[in-house]
Amino acid sequence: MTTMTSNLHSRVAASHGFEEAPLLRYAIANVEGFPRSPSRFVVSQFGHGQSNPTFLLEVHDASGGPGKRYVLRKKPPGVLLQSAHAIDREFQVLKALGDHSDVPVPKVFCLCDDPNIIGTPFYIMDYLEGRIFMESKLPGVAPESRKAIYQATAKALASLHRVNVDTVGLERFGRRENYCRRQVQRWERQYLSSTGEGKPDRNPKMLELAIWLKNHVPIEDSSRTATGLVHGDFRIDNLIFHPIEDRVIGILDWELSTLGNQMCDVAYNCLPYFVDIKLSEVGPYGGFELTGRPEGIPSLPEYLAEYCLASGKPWPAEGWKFYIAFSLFRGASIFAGVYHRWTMGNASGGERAQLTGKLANVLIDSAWMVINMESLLPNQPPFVHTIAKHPQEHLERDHAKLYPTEQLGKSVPSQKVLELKRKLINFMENHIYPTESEFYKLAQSNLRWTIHPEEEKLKELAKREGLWNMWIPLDSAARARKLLFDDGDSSGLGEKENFLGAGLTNLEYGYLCEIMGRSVWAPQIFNCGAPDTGNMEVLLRYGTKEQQQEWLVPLLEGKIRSGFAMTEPHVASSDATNIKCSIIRHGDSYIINGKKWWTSGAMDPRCKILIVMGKTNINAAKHKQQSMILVDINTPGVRIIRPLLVFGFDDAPHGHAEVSFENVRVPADNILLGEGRGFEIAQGRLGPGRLHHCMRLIGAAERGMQIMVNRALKRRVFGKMIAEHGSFLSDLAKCRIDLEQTRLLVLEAADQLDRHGNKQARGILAMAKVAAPNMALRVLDIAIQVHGAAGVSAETVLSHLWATARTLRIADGPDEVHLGTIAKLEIQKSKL
Ligand SMILES: Cc1cc2nc3c(=O)[nH]c(=O)nc-3n(C[C@H](O)[C@H](O)[C@H](O)COP(=O)(O)OP(=O)(O)OC[C@H]3O[C@@H](n4cnc5c(N)ncnc54)[C@H](O)[C@@H]3O)c2cc1C
Repeated sequence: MTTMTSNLHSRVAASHGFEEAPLLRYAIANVEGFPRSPSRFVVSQFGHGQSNPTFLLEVHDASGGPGKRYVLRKKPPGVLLQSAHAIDREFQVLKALGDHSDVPVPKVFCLCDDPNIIGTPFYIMDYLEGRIFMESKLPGVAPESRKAIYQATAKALASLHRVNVDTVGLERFGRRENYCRRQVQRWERQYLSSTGEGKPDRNPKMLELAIWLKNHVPIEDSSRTATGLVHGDFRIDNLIFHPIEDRVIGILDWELSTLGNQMCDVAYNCLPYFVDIKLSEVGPYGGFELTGRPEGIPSLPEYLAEYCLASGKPWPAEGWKFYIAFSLFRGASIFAGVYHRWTMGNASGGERAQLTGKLANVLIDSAWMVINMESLLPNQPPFVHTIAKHPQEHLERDHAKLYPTEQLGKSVPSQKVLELKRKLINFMENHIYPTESEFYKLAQSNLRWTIHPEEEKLKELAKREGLWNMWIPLDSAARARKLLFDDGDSSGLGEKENFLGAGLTNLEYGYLCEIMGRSVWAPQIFNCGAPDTGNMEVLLRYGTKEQQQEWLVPLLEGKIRSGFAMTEPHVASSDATNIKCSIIRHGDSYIINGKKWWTSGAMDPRCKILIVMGKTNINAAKHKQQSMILVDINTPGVRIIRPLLVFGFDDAPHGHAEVSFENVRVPADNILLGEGRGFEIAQGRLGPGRLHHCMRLIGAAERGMQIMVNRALKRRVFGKMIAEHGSFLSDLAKCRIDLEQTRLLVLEAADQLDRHGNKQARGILAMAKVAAPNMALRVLDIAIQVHGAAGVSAETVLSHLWATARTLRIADGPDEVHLGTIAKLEIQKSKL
């Protein structure tokens, strides 16, 4: 049944009446656009749904025009639990979404908590004229429209789930983590209090259901970042559709909204596929999946795929059984409560409430049926275009999301890379950016040298999403695979083979690595951070099978971290022939003595292995004196002296350590590749590894651009927005040019690395290494400038991104060294 909102109101119920004159005076003073001298003011009440009474206000001025309509929503009269009917929370969420998001909600004007106006708090919002579909089967609607209406519903839900609560002012709107676990306990308590001795019968299957749910809470529920805004009652009859177009213009009834696990909203919204919740004595109560879908309504996988595509959420096959069973459990508990109130003579639904006792048991049975089904969803989403009205629409939307305008050029990544890129962007938006402030908080506290628990949880999520070790070049992965699997020894990686990356070239990785570079916290979550990637690369390329099994496997799994100790305080280490650290063979061991500094990552409590560069033979040829050796960080004689600061940042918990080695004895087998081969290894390590820095710097600059533009659009200086000042526009445009040029150079370097190898590509690699940090510094500098004093503070990520970028003009080999390489090659060319 379709109803226009204008047909849903009637006279105000006697028990809900209030004096209209004070309300009129209040509205004139507080509601934008409200006629100042109304000639007529009519109040009527909406009859559909809502436990918070809702009223239509129609007001006309003396001109005799069509009049204006507003909606008032208030607390019910009488004594209420303090947390119930929280009108102020509804107002807060509607205001935040209306002002800062594209979620379709009615505009709210004012919140009044003065009980002298109409007796209870209330708020006033815009009236939306449109269609409400009372039944999920959409009777009387044409099949093509049904399809479009479901598609629009999925998009509306996705739009509210995409909201970044931290940027719209809703960061304290609820506790985020362990939402399902808390909800199961809450609804179990509610059920227990509505049933049992002297009350309606308690269904033992409901108690077993609570136990099953507690034992099957999905892992992501404990993660703060897998959560967001939850509507709490997202049903099709809480949506207003445009009067003639099949699109949602308003999401209503935010009474139960909070922060939490958004899959609960999705599952609740999908209940019509599993159960027909009707207050009727006569079944069947089965949903579309059992009794058949009305023509045009998409299948459940199609509907979910539409939602996932629009929201960027992963395909939920894994926890889906839990979420559906939980929704049914919650419904059963609510119905049991209504039924109990009916038996006491005070249920609001009148005689129809007597059927809720039966319906509670129907939902419990449905939950068990779902749990006992072999599978509820296919492992993969169906081809979503089958439910798109215009297939092209999806292609264009995907394309726009995946190819920001800057990438519509010659280098177009493959579908595989595009898919990884889509996932990565969503992961960054859903998990990394919302957690950055948490990471910073810990890193500035007394517990700075410990790991935030969220980090390990996010690593697990990243693994599950296939966003793990993507940096591993094809050739290195092939070598490790051969060494660890192909010799018939099953003690290798076994089922962990997928830890050898996604099979990407350096060029392909370039498109992904830059996205991780947008946050200094991101790379390690995907096991793609320095110095681990460079160290794993060394082990992949040069490690023996034993070395790989002992150190590479746990590094690939993300169980341990590593450091690279080459630089020494007392010698110019940009020229590694200067290093003094000694590695001397004694029988079956090597003895190491020396002092290193800037050993990044050595402060991390998970750091277990150091690759140390030193001299094994000072009498050998200049570039054959050096070797690299594996040193367990817990070996006696290894001493972490202090963390060093980068412009005041200690980069905790990762850190850059000064480390001394005093008579450190390690097994001779720990030598990498052999004595005198340190330079050879350094060249292999520093090729791709250092290009990763360049890729990340592109991302850091992109983040700077984004933050800079946001600020310029919000900050008014000397009478106009910064974005309206010509000087800013000119700087902005130059930054974009700079960034695009550098991105192309970095991608070209990655491509040449793939096609010609380290040695042949060294010229363009050197160019990228000079260009990328310098470009990022210029862009970040403008972004800082646009923020005024806030830019140099820790209020934004800009100062940290800038400090990190500045180190890379040195840490990645000083600019002068790379410029020397480029110039030398130029001169060599002209001599040919
Ligand atoms: C944040 C950070 C992290 C780091 N992480 C690590 C790590 O994990 N492991 C590690 O071993 N090291 C690390 N380093 C150290 C880094 O690799 C060295 O700082 C770098 O190699 C330069 O060595 P140096 O500091 O001894 O400078 P020096 O070699 O003393 O050089 C000083 C300056 O001399 C000039 N110069 C050098 N060569 C030339 C030339 N050919 N022509 C003209 N001028 C020249 C340049 O201006 C250069 O900046 C890190 C450094 C930083 C800042």
